[in-house]
Amino acid sequence: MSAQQIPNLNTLKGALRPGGRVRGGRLRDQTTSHEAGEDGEARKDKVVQQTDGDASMSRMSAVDLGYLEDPFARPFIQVGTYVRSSAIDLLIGKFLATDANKPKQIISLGAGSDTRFFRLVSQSPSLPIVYHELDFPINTAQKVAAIRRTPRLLSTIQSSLSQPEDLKISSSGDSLTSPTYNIHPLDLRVLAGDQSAPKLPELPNLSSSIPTLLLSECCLIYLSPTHADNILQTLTQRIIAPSTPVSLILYEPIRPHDSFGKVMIANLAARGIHLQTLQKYSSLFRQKTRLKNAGFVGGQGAADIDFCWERWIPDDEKERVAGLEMLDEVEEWRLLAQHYCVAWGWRNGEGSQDEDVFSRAWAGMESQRNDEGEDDG
Ligand SMILES: C[S@@+](CC[C@H](N)C(=O)[O-])C[C@H]1O[C@@H](n2cnc3c(N)ncnc32)[C@H](O)[C@@H]1O
Repeated sequence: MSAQQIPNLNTLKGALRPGGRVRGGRLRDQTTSHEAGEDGEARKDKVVQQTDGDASMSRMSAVDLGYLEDPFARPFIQVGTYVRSSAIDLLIGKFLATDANKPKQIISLGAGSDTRFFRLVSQSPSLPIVYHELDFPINTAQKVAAIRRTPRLLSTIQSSLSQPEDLKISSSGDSLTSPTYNIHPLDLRVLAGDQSAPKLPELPNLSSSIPTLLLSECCLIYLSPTHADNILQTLTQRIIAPSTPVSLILYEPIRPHDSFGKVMIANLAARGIHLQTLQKYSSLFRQKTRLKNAGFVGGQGAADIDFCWERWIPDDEKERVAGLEMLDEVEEWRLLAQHYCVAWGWRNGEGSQDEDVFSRAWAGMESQRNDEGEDDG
């Protein structure tokens, strides 16, 4: 790979470089003395909630530099990175394009201020999609407020509705519902409770029977492995009917055991950020096994971001990105990119009309070989 083909991921580098600048001073600034009285759990939650600010800062810089076409990211303070967004967009695009006229559902866990719904709908307003975002109430309230004060965001949601008045915002301001786009204020750990408990939280407009894609972009990694696994079980067995085709796309760090991974963890720990599932799901192989064990038995794939750049991004797109800015330290970028992965898996629906929608959508997606020494099976 030539240096000219590398996108600028500088926004992430500082956080990962040994002895490098610790990004997100904002986090510290905001953790002021009034929080001194908060208990340890609340403090830890606050750090996790504020990771959304980091994600959106990365997204904004990718947009500002011209890598991503996402005018909707502007009203939020956040950013994602070019390759990660493109890789996930590719998987989602293939899902939406398969049986394109049939309804589909996306549930984004820990969506924060992500703007993917707005991008999708602005590209095709009549997309038959129901989109749900789940996050802590403190984050959903910020997002709903941003939508309220931004005509462009409001009108994009309305363009997806047959009746504009179907868009409703709760009096508490932390929830937004409509037949197409929904923001639900929810601590996901509520879904990790006793699997036989009769009561589940109310999630308006969520269908249990249409093909559903679950998305966790750096979200489940902040939960304990038991919580993360139980949440998936509740979603795929109780909230979505067991006969409905369901998939999961994960984007999260991997490979914590090499020297770069150790620095990455140490620097995040210095900011109070603990990636709780990283040890358990530390490799491409472990991520695929995780997906299989969680019931996504139709198929699984995984690739690190370096691989996605090399193999998934078309050459003309690489050239376009390379024209925007060069990365000064190619090897550092590659190392960084090798420590983030996209993993995907699905189950087919038994007897459902759309039974094999994910198998068809993702048949051609190139998965990466497992790390050396891992089981290739
Ligand atoms: C790093 S941000 C990622 C945001 C977004 N997915 C993106 O990629 O831009 C992690 C998000 O997960 C959310 N999150 C973490 N734990 C959560 C929980 N227990 N319940 C709800 N949301 C949670 C955080 O509040 C935050 O918005």
